[in-house]
Amino acid sequence: MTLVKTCGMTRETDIDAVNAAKPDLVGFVFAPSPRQITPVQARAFKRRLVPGIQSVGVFVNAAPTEVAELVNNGTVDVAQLHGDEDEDYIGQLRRLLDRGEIMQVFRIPPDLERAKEVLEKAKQSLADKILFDTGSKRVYGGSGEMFDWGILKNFPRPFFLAGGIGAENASDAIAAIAPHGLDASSSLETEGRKDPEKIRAFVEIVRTIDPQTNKKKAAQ
Ligand SMILES: O=C(O)c1ccccc1NCC(=O)[C@H](O)[C@H](O)COP(=O)(O)O
Repeated sequence: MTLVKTCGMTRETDIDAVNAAKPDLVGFVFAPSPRQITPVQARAFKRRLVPGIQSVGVFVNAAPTEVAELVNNGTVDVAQLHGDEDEDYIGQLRRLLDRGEIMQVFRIPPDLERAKEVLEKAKQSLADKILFDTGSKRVYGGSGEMFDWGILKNFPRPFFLAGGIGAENASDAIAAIAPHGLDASSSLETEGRKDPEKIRAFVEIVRTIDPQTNKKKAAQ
């Protein structure tokens, strides 16, 4: 089964929408962004989440102590490192954590040779989970821009895929490269705010994919 992550919750009503749609993970952005929230907001959102949905904190080059505090106090279950964090950083963070997991993000540049170098690093990552996103010139993440997923075909470890993913292309992505999980943010918004109907449609479409064939389940 492909896991579903919806990212960039900023309001209590967004939490109500994910509680209804039931993705596997939801993301809280702590990095500078129009979607940035405070630790106090995130704590309240985490309390409002129904059991079974994991919370993911999105960080860009934050101090490891800051990340560890939010994991260790239960605000987030997974620390998503979306900046330039390297293996030393991951080692430091790991030593500070009493619980939780680390997800390292690899941003895929348009240049094929450089993209292959990034994939080599991703294979060696010491993180528990890895995520591939578009290497945008504008922002670290949440760009809504796609990259050419073909490069990930037969990648030798499970990965999450992000970058312009939504209800319209989720089935194609699963059929093409069978990611362990899909992650979406921009496509789930209307006028910069999360849209409950778009969240529902995205989660539903991923759930209709047959895990055996990676194709849409036949109608009953
Ligand atoms: O969402 C942001 O504004 C953001 C800012 C800085 C780092 C990461 C950020 N978002 C992470 C995500 O939402 C997802 O992991 C991913 O980038 C999805 O983006 P999208 O292409 O918008 O679906």
